[in-house]
Amino acid sequence: MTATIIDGKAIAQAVKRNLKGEADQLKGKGVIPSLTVVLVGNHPASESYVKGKIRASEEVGINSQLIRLESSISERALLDQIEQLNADPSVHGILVQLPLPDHINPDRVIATISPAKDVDGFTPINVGNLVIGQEAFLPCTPFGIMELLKQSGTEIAGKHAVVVGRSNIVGKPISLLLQRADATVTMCHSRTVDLASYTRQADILIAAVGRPEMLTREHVKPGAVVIDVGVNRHHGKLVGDVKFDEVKEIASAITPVPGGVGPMTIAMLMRNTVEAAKRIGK
Ligand SMILES: Nc1nc2c(c(=O)[nH]1)N[C@@H](CN(C=O)c1ccc(C(=O)N[C@@H](CCC(=O)O)C(=O)O)cc1)CN2
Repeated sequence: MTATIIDGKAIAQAVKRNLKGEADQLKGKGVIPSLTVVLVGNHPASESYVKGKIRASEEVGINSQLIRLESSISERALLDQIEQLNADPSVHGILVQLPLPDHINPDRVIATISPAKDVDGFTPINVGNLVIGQEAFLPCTPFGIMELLKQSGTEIAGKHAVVVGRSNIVGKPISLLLQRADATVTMCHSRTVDLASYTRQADILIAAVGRPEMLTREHVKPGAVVIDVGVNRHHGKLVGDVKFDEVKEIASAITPVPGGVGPMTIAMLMRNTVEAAKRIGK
């Protein structure tokens, strides 16, 4: 069996096209969706992700601004900047690009963002609402994975999903979303003993461990749907957490890296920003 390749780039484009229509409708009502991205320092990968977010905003018709701050900025000054953005009625969405320099506590920074403008879905209020099944901004990568599963026609209810990785921004929230969609979910991580014995049971396998090509064909049940969240630079090449060339031979569907989950992260940020503009409506 050769897997269907789930084209995240094409699905992300379709999401953005639809959002452009929604943004145009909002404009007709005098509301121009707006996003502020805060970038601290000049981490090269972050520079590129932030550029992608600004470019996507232009495509959708979202007003975006990028606030660049020196890596030496104090935590207090960064919190003050966020409080100003919280109070600015013309700003609908705020995100602080991660990672932050070591001297800044990311949890304190995230908790300072107004939950109503938290288009990354990272604040404790939005995370708590996700846990208890209330309305929340969903974190963009897990939100994007759910959209990829939907658009690829993957049935979730009653399936066994195995998530490898337990980060706050991917592993934990995607486990909750899959559970909410009636999957039976197993969470594995870097300390799981005999990882393959779990992953081989997966109908849906989510690889979000951040280790280049760690999951090989031995980890995958034939016919599984494999979602690769990894973006690793390895021997000068961009690779995922899954050994794509061998796993594609046995999976029923698989996301590539690049061009799978990554573009969806940005598309769903656009979705959250348009939603924030609808709710705040100014
Ligand atoms: N505030 C946030 N910080 C970070 C997040 C986040 O969701 N919010 N996620 C990641 C980085 N990220 C978005 O910020 C992100 C990562 C990867 C991609 C992407 O499109 N990847 C491409 C490959 C890009 C490349 O060539 O390097 C792909 O997979 O096709 C988009 C966004 C951590 N920080």
